Amino acid sequence: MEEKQYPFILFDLDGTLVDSVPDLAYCVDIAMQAVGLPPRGVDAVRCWVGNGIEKLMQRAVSGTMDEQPDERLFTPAYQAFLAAYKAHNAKRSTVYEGVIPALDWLTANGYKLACVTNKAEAFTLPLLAEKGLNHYFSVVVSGDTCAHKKPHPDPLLFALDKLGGKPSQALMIGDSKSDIHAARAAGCAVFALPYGYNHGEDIQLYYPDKVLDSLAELPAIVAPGQ
Ligand SMILES: O=C(O)COP(=O)(O)O
Ligand SMILES: [Mg+2]
Repeated sequence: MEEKQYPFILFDLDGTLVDSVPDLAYCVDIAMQAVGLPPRGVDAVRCWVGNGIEKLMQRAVSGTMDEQPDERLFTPAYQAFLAAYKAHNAKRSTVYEGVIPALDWLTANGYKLACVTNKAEAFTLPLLAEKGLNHYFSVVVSGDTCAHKKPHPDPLLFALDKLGGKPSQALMIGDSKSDIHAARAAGCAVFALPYGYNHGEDIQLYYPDKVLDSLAELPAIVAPGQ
């Protein structure tokens, strides 16, 4: 039997496996209301998500991508968000089409899978469990597992170390430039999905090795002999 090119596959979570913006936006708007700011809505949150929950809330409170928020508003807004997201972590979020068949096929064919997300662990683990995705992953690396988040390579290298694989044997699959930069810095191949959250930019601009329309395409691409 031919060898697998990528026996180790690392999956991003938000915007790759799960469309989580409906819950995130709902909770951002609860937090905005708590501190007397206007609701931000789904479209703004879609642009802001991807660098962890603290960064999302800095963006929501400042109403901008990069400006620092007013600290007096940020702290209570962040607390309100944490409480809301604990209760509304998965209800409105959905698993993208093609995800389950791809994960079923990969696990049935002996691939070792990790989830590497910038979402904090307190929200990652319940979301994976709620969506029936947790059993696919031997390792889950969240935004607060390592000292650095993606685009730093450490979370990917940490996941590979736990899986027992090398970067040259690994494929990262994500939706944002952070996933692509982290994979390049770690020395892994990287495929991207165009349907997720890349701060409003086309993911092609960051030159992933491949762009897939859906994870349903993955088995045919990674199967040995392809
Ligand atoms: O920024 C987040 O909270 C999560 O983002 P990720 O799962 O796409 O890494
Ligand atoms: Mg993502």
